[in-house]
Amino acid sequence: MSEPVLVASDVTIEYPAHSVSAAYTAVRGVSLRIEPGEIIGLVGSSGSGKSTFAQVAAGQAGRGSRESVPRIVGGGLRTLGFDLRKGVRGRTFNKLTFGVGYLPQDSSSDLTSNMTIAESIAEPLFSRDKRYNEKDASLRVATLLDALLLPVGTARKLPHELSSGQRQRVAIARSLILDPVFYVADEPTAGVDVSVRGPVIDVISQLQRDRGATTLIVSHDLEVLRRSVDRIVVLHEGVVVGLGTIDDVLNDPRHPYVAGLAKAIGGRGQ
Ligand SMILES: Nc1ncnc2c1ncn2[C@@H]1O[C@H](COP(=O)(O)OP(=O)(O)OP(=O)(O)O)[C@@H](O)[C@H]1O
Repeated sequence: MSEPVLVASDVTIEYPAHSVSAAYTAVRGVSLRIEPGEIIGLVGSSGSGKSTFAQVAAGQAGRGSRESVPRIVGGGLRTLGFDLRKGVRGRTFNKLTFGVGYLPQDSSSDLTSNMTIAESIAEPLFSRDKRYNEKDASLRVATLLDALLLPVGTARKLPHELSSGQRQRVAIARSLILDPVFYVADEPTAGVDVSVRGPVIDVISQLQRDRGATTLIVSHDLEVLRRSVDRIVVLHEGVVVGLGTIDDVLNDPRHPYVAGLAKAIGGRGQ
């Protein structure tokens, strides 16, 4: 039996106090195991702690420009066998990120303005291996663009020539190009046209499933996850209030927030 990809044991995550604000506990006592090959949806209302958990689980807690970065203050969290409570730096961080792909929220705005879309998507390949074959890179870029329902001509364009929803799909392609063993995507369909949100999630899930890879998709929209995920985790005010298959969670709501979700979905004729 292979090791779980992620094990959270009663983990509590806090933003430390800084000049103007007190410390804030965003995730409280969360326990969760994600097995290899699983596709998990992380859902919950705005401010429930989804992004915080995803960022820390992906080993990215020390990154970014936010004034204060989240840190584990209780329990434990292991991703791909790395103990995240101890903190990951230097070579350990490189080893962890070799396996983990992370799509932060709002990544569509992070594309470099003077790089073509093809260059942006392929960049992680060349950062890892300067001598990566150019032809293979172009082929992989074209395959991903096609899978994400973007015209092949997109490859030659610059970011400002695309809509924000198209840029978001480019950011997804870029974060998938290294074939991550564990992919953590924070609101991957934010800003994406409603008609392709479901298909984009399907593509991510299928690409990962085909390789036996594992995925955690953050979304506040249960509908878009419905067809693709094996299980969902529902967070409310930092606490897990639902865990299981979508049907199991919605058919037996043990928390008013989950009951509300079930009602909203039922009300749309599901
Ligand atoms: N840098 C920070 N410093 C202090 N508190 C923060 C910081 N970032 C987020 N928080 C707080 O932590 C809580 C959880 O935020 P988080 O972004 O994880 O929620 P979320 O469920 O992803 O919300 P959304 O769906 O709106 O992205 C919120 O109450 C938020 O205000």
